Amino acid sequence: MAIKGVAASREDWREYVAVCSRIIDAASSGHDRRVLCSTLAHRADARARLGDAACWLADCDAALAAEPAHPGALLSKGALLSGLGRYAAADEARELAEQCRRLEAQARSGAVDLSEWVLAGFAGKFPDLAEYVGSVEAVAIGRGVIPDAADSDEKMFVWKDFVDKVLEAAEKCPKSAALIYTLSTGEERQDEFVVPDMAIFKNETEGDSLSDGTSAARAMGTQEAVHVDRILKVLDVNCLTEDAPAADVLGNNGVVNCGVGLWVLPSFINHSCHPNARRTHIGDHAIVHASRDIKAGEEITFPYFDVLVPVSKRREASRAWGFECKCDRCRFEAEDSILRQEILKSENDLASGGDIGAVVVWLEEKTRKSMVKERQKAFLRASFWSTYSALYDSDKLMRKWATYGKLVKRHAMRDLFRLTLDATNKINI
Ligand SMILES: C[S@@+](CC[C@H](N)C(=O)[O-])C[C@H]1O[C@@H](n2cnc3c(N)ncnc32)[C@H](O)[C@@H]1O
Repeated sequence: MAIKGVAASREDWREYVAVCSRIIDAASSGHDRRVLCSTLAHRADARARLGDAACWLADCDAALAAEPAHPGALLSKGALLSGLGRYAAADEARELAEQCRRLEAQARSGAVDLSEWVLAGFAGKFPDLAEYVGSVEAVAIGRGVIPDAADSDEKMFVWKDFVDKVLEAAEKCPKSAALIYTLSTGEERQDEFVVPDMAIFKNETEGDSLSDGTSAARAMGTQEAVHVDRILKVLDVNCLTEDAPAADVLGNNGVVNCGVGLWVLPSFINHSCHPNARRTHIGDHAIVHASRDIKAGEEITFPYFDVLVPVSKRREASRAWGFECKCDRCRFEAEDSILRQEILKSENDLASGGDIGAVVVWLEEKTRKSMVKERQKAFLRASFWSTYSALYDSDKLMRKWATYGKLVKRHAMRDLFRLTLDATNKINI
């Protein structure tokens, strides 16, 4: 829509404004906020060129009313304010535009830079992130975690003589014991789970009365003898190992210093093979951060094990954890009998040394012809991700399967990316 590389006359810009106005009308009645905002920002620029400051400002404000962080509208408004000599307000608009761009790039790449905060010893304000930084709520969906408005203050125990430390902490501190007893031993039935009162995760609740869900656990915590067997089972189910690069980096003399710890609140987070969060360990901190947009009320899940493998391997891994994964991806891949056979055929072809290019092309043809939804195709490609990657990494194979190569790569990359998007996310990649 932009007039590029042409010396546009005032008449051209007027025409441009008229075109924008028609698009704006259509977008307003169609409730297409994205198109509405960007067209308002374009029309604002056109009006700037026509020297119509009042309408320019009106368009910027209308775009910002619909989307307060629209970078185009913020930049345009910054230019207008600067032209009017309102330099401080102009700087504010430009800085906000810059911050929005940075956060959007961060959200897309998933690259979170916490280095300054870490080097400052975790002091001060948590770094500005595109992702949700806030509290969560444990809920009764077989117990899991969703984003919430209440604050929480996490308790944790971390590595080195780990089990002894946890037992010692439980003996010395009834509240620590009570926190540990809120966690699953892996032996409960789903309907036996009690949803803990989030107040138990806050430090200042010492001495407060807790609601029914946690008072029982707390009462157990005030008993003199700790339930060693129970705590060991809790540790077995809930411990997290630090497999982040930091574990390697911080190891001494080349010894990998892989940590293990118990972070009570993250322990309520269930596994999914289509996760929406991941965790990073820095020092004693376990940071759970979103890997795609998470709606309020949507369950937070992270992968307990590698999910870029076929369903049979994932099933082995979840059984090793002591549960049968019931996530939507596993249900899809395990329940359709025809699909199951096709997955098995691909696995067998690979196991018997079949040409990985042929397997990828076969899978692509199957998914192309099948009636499965795009999201489910993404699930399948993710299951054979190492096969797809091996194909792309081999020049020889790429040449051999050149007709399919590019097409397959584009589809697979896009779908893998889509795997990290919400099912209803309309973002076009
Ligand atoms: C660390 S706990 C997670 C929180 C647990 N739901 C709770 O309420 O304490 C791990 C246990 O949660 C259950 N779980 C986690 N993810 C699951 C999934 N995708 N499917 C079925 N059960 C799951 C299993 O019982 C597993 O042993």
